[in-house]
Amino acid sequence: MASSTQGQVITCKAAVAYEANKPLVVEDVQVAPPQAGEVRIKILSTALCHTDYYTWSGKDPEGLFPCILGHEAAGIVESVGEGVTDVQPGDHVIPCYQAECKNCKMCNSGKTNLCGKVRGATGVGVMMSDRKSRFSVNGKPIYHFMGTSTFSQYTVVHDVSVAKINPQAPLDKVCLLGCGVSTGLGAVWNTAKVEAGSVVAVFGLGTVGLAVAEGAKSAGASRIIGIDIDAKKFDVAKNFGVTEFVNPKDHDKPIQQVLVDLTDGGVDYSFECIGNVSIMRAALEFVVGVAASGQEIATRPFQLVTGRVWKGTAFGGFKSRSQVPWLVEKYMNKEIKVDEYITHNMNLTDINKAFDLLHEGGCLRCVLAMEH
Ligand SMILES: NC(=O)C1=CN([C@@H]2O[C@H](COP(=O)(O)OP(=O)(O)OC[C@H]3O[C@@H](n4cnc5c(N)ncnc54)[C@H](O)[C@@H]3O)[C@@H](O)[C@H]2O)C=CC1
Ligand SMILES: N[C@@H](CCC(=O)N[C@@H](CSC=O)C(=O)NCC(=O)O)C(=O)O
Ligand SMILES: [Zn+2]
Ligand SMILES: [Zn+2]
Repeated sequence: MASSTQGQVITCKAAVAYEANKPLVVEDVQVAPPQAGEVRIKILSTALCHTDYYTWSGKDPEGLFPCILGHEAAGIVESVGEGVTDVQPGDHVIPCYQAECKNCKMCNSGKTNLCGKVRGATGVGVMMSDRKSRFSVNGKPIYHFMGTSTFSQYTVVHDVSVAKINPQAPLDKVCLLGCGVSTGLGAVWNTAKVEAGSVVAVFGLGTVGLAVAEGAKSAGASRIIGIDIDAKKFDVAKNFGVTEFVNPKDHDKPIQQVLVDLTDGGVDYSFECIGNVSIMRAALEFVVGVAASGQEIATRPFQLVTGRVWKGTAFGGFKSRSQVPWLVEKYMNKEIKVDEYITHNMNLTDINKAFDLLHEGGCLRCVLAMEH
């Protein structure tokens, strides 16, 4: 059914990042109607991920200002542009920063979950059809972010970036499946393909790291060693399957040596879920974290000659539109945790406080209600 706002510019509240490291400004923005192949979504809930902080901090080479950040959300389709057939107004959806057109060379390759259809536009903060933004404040354009921009009551995304989900699913919970939880689970199941009996190390026990632990437990890992410099993470990590804890601050030796000693020679899989290049080196074999601009990783070729594999993952290797609905069903069937990662709930107007919380040990995910 058509909404009363279809075809109209919507004025709504959004959190605008005008400059790196400056508080976001919650204010009225204008959201233009969706063009051909686009979908306008009423966002009901959005969480904050470390990657939002990374771009806000100014370290992301793709970061553009002013922009509307946010990429871990859920909402309801308000209207669709010409030619959109897969979703319609009223559908419950999760915006996906990793698109899936099901038709490009990359989607057809069978080798990757990365899609090439709209990445050239989403990486520079615009929509593909006219290379323009759908957001503005008093006529001045505001860049999109990751093709999602969910820190807004309404957003416009490409149709290839929308996963239609079970309408019974609570949007204030399943928004987490738009990034962190899915990435951690997929890193284990799709990218590393951890086998039963494996010994696993997880560096960084935030949401991504805890979801790695949860995925490793379900894959039958025999030991899951959690490593974090914040001891407050250890108690909660037990509930996600972590069996042992190491705080690098308690040791004089390099963390690699501590783990080698603890495991009689080393682990089968190690996951870096921090975004720290020296830990990526330490964790050689596996990378999840997003490292800052200009940073590089190096290791001795011997590490690779002897069979170790360094691998990265984007969105845990999940094909977004095909598999996010499946992840939502797994949550509805109580086969994966989601609620347990939500430590805080706030309103959109409190978004700057929510950003501060990202640095407090007690916070995994803070979900913002969009206050419609
Ligand atoms: N590749 C992908 O598709 C995705 C990557 N990411 C990236 O994954 C990383 C983790 O994201 P979140 O879980 O949201 O972050 P978070 O900030 O909630 O968790 C990071 C954890 O690492 C710990 N930590 C920091 N420095 C450490 C050190 N030197 N040694 C050990 N532990 C340390 C912190 O105490 C914290 O518990 C970030 O870099 C984020 O940008 C996030 C989502 C998707
Ligand atoms: N813009 C950054 C790279 C950021 C990055 O690596 N993003 C991840 C998702 S992180 C989610 O929280 C990703 O999937 N990247 C693949 C992609 O197509 O963007 C930079 O340039 O460093
Ligand atoms: Zn994220
Ligand atoms: Zn594609």
